[in-house]
Amino acid sequence: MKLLEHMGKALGMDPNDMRVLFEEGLQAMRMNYYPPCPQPEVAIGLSAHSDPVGLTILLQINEMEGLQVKKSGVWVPIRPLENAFVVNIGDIMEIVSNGVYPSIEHRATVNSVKERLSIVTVYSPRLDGELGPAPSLLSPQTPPLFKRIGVADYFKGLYTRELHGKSYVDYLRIQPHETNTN
Ligand SMILES: O=C(O)CCC(=O)C(=O)O
Ligand SMILES: [Fe+2]
Repeated sequence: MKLLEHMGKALGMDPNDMRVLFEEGLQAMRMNYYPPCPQPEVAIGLSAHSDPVGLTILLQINEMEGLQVKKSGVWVPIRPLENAFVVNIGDIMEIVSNGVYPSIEHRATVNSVKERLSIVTVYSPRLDGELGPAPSLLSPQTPPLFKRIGVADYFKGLYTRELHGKSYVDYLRIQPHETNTN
């Protein structure tokens, strides 16, 4: 929560806008195991996606490379550093910050040498909350770039879709021809 509060503060956001979503939010953990693969060039450990949450903190456990982030259209490997976490911005942070903190597209590759392990903890808003750009960031000069949606409906929508790059956050983006109903 502290991390989220500081990120909001850096944008001049009313601290309540972050608290109301995340204070009673959900924290989940998962562990990813990628066994060695005889043909790594034709396989993928985890296909390209952005995390559909607020923030992800990731630990690459056994010093095997595999995580890559997409930077300016190019896949960049993130070398594991001992005792260092990777913090990834998720789609919900992109929406709440009204696009100022864009979520990062990433994927995990596999290799033929050794298995790879990662532990991930994700921070999500409370399920009965409402997701949308933080009201304190909006003005006539900075109109909302994303639609408002209940958090539960957001996750329902997410799980009926295939994991595919940043397609879901793009789907929630207000298109130039759409009337703003907020
Ligand atoms: O294993 C990794 O490094 C990436 C895992 C990941 O992106 C995820 O669990 O969302
Ligand atoms: Fe991820």
